[in-house]
Amino acid sequence: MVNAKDDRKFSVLIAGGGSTYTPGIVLTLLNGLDKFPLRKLKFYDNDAERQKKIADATAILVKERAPEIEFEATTDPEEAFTDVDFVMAQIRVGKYAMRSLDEKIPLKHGVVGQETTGPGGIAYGLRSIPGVVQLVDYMEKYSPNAWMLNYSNPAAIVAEATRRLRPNSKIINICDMPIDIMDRMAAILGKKDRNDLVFRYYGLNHFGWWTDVRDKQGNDLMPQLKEYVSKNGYWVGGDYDKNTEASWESTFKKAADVYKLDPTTLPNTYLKYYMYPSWVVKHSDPNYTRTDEVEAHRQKMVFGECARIVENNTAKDTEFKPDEHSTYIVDLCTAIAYNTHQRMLAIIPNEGAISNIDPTATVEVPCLFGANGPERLSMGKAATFQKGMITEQNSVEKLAVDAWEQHSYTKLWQAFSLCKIVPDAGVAKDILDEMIVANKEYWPELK
Ligand SMILES: NC(=O)c1ccc[n+]([C@@H]2O[C@H](COP(=O)([O-])OP(=O)(O)OC[C@H]3O[C@@H](n4cnc5c(N)ncnc54)[C@H](O)[C@@H]3O)[C@@H](O)[C@H]2O)c1
Ligand SMILES: O=P(O)(O)OC[C@H]1O[C@H](O[C@H]2[C@H](O)[C@@H](O)[C@@H](O)O[C@@H]2CO)[C@H](O)[C@@H](O)[C@@H]1O
Ligand SMILES: [Mn+2]
Repeated sequence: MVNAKDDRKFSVLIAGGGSTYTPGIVLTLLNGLDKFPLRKLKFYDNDAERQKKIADATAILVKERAPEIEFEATTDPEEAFTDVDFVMAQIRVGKYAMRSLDEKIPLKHGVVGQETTGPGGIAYGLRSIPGVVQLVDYMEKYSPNAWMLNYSNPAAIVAEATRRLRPNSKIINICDMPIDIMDRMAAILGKKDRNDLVFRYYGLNHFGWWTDVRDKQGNDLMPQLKEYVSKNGYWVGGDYDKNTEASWESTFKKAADVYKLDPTTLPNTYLKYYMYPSWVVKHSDPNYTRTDEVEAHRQKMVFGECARIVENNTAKDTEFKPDEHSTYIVDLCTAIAYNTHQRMLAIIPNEGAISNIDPTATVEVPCLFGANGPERLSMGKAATFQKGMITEQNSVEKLAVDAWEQHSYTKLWQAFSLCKIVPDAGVAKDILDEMIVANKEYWPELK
């Protein structure tokens, strides 16, 4: 037990109940009731039909494993957000249909097509801003003391938007990519998991670097990791990677080349899109992108497994299990609930954490997590290479939010053009004009 004398039980809302990641979180919550006890679990989504498929299976899981927990799924914001301690947000505004266009439109123009990177990421950002701000407003209206841990992507743009639009809100934007990589580092080093490592890391979301990794005794583990990563990237192989899909395998392996560009640090895997965009485009199929792969694998598995649970009316033999995504968000809630001051990453306003970067940039750095939320740790100065990269990419993210706020075509064109992976302003304009048509239902009308 985290705190045997404390008899609090928490009420958790998963916003984006229909997400493919929801069953993993449910499993993690149910497995960890001794550390983070629950009294209520609720789902909220604006697609009742999609959410119901996950909710029907969850109702069986909860009934079998912890019938004392009250469970409900709803599309009504008041019902969802009332009497909640933690909101775990993971919505995808526009769903996979729009993600597919974010990937395929840039690729038609020979540019990287990716969920959170380049034009695709910016397009997704402009859809996510109002969706996530609406969740924050519901939380503040119906449960003003609650915390929101937000995974909804693109987290960098969402974090910049919430910093500006809801500066006092209790939303903490987070990402599971460095978490997954740190579990990989632990496996490479023969340690149990990421919690055996003490690290220094800085950058933007999906755009950062480790500068130090040590064990709990303070021994420097960077030399051993660098030696491994220079050859294999973050690919562990064997049993560890037996379920890893082909595109992720390629990404984890490509980290070897990304590392070589700056052997003083260890990189986030997403930097491959910025360092090797031509290679990425060459290895992409414009007619079969990551969305197609997700629909064929993860989405099919998740909804198939939910249907199987419902059909058998039992989840005793379920394939669902905790993963980095689910354990991280539950660990964060636990650290806040019990004021543990555990050192974990978050995407937050810089305010000096990286001393030579704009204080208003939203950066990803380690923080101590307690009852007041994240307390940022100082990571010192960014080196020249990182400072240049961060400054450019952060300007792209700021311009995207400017464009959304001001309904400005020019600002959005600037964001696309400044982006490192777009070759010139002409290509940027061609992609933008196509994206405006595709996102008509979601974006403000640009002037
Ligand atoms: N930050 C991270 O590191 C990280 C990691 C994994 C996933 N994600 C993000 O989590 C989200 C979910 O991913 P997924 O692949 O499971 O997507 P998904 O499409 O399976 O689930 C998203 C759900 O959100 C719902 N939704 C969309 N707009 C909504 C709105 N305005 N209000 C309420 N519900 C809404 C959809 O109906 C859907 O059920 C995405 O934003 C994804 O990018 C982030
Ligand atoms: O292409 P997807 O939908 O599979 O993943 C996109 C997300 O990728 C990252 O999360 C990864 C995680 O890091 C990886 O190791 C594995 O556990 O799967 C996760 C999700 O697939 C990234 O951090 C997210 O922001 C992306 O949404
Ligand atoms: Mn992420």
